[in-house]
Amino acid sequence: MAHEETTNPLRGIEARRGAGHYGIFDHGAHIWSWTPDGQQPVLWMSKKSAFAEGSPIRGGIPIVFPWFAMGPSGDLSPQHGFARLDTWHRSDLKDTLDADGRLLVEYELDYAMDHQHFPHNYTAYALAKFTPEYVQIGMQVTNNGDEPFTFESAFHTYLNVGDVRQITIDGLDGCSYLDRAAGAPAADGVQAGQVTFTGETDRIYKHKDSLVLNDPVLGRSLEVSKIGSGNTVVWNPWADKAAAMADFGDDEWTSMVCIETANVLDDAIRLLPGQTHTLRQRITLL
Ligand SMILES: O=P(O)(O)OC[C@H]1O[C@@H](O)[C@H](O)[C@@H](O)[C@@H]1O
Repeated sequence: MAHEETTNPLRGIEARRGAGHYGIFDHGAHIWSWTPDGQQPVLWMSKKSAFAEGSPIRGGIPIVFPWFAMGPSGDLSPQHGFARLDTWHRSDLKDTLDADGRLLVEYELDYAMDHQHFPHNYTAYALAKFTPEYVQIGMQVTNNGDEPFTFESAFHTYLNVGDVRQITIDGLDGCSYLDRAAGAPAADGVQAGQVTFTGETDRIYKHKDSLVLNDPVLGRSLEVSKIGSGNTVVWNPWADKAAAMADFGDDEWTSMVCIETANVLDDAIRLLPGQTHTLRQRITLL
């Protein structure tokens, strides 16, 4: 078994391992599939997603950079930054699939794709690591200029679940959060016990550690662990907002939840000249 280059629906790399599957697009350095052999897909992908240069992908692990949503002041576009809309440069690949089932793909965000709202001298690398046990994504941002700059970032991970109304999340008990679903201005809250889902959910938690998603319908639990992250965002649009999105099937909201490894708002990263920040997320089936 070896990896293959694919172009349909977008250019990237795919590999199959038994009934398992790995997939990443150069567009957005976007991991879109991780299915260990014998498992249901771990990452969720909408059947309505666009797969086109310049469009966001509704599923997998979009990389949000250099701002989250419309930015800290709410006046930046495109939503969630430009990194998920650009084609990244594939800079390295290590295939040891036959030996240990591992595939590493490294990308660099082309600095020439600078943006009027982020005119800084930087490099951004993304490193995707697929293994039979876990899938990992990392991003390293370095300030190569003479002035400090600040950025937001997130791995906007869409997870496949049996029924969002039956899942629970452990690990956020006692964490404060900003509730973006409550309307403007966002309300503050503190998590009491497990996270459960009974309606639209859009929360930015203060949270640096790992968490566990329990899925009684698919009969599995998975851990999301991370480094370099001060926030976890939990999102499900529920029925009405899903129906309002062109790239989201009307009934698909029951089968997904986003758990995002993030640094946003007060936890945005400030880099001095020469400094590097690493954000990393690993998803492991327990
Ligand atoms: O539709 P987009 O741009 O991919 O964003 C999806 C969601 O992303 C989440 O991270 C935000 O908290 C939500 O508010 C937003 O709706």
